[in-house]
Amino acid sequence: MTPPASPPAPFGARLRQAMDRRGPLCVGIDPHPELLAAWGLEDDASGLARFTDTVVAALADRVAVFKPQSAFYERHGSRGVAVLERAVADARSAGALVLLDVKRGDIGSTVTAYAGAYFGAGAPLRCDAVTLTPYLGYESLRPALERARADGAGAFVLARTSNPEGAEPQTARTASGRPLAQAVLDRLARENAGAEPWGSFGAVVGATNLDSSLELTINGPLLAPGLGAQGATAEDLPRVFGAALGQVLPSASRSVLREGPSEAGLRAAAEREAVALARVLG
Ligand SMILES: O=c1ccn([C@@H]2O[C@H](COP(=O)(O)O)[C@@H](O)[C@H]2O)c(=O)[nH]1
Repeated sequence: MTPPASPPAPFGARLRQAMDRRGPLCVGIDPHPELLAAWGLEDDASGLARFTDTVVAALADRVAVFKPQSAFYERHGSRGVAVLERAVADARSAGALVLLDVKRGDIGSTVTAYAGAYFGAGAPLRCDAVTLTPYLGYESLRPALERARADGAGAFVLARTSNPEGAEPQTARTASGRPLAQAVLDRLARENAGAEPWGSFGAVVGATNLDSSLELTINGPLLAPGLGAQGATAEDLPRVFGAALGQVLPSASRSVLREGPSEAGLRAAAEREAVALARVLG
């Protein structure tokens, strides 16, 4: 009888190694209808597949992480989700880590069902990590956090998002007097305590939050969307992240994807972003 396959190394360790080897840039795969049109593709499942395959072929050997945005696949129904399933598997086989941006969150029993889609042998969208929303209560995410841990995977929990509307709920004070975003970061610090080189559970902190004064010492990665199309630049990162700069996984989608469909154009855009990041992150 074949023994059961052992889980991969923890996501945190795999991510740290990928960022050290390839640089920290995460490229989002967001097939907006406008981008499909600009690339000369149909706004259907075949267009999605061509778009995604092109991005993966151009960048899988050089970026640390791909972040496909599930919404752009789900909007095409089951055919779109089928494209996403194949894309996630292909991108992982091609050598990049895949962080699926799905922002799941619900009561615990439903979170268990979501976790079954992403983590464990045979999961249809098995990936390296997902995004989760903690605003039904951080502990409601427990089934996904535990299932990810058991599968050598990880999660990025929304703390202080990049959109301006996020400020109202996320800066509101909890009963302890801490901003809600800080309470999420505090939980993540406990989640990752003692992990080396760092833990597998990261926070989402938008690169656009120039005036945040959050304590970011979570012993884990900080996904920083907002570069490019949302106005943040590599030069903003030191102000946003301060001493936590070395934990940052900066993410850009449209600003790179607009340079397609040529693979050379995509590579050049990712390289420009990587050079700008290296200047500030070292
Ligand atoms: O706080 C957040 C969390 C997630 N996102 C997602 O990242 C990309 C950003 O795309 P750009 O084209 O680089 O603006 C998108 O998928 C968002 O849903 C975010 O922007 N902010």
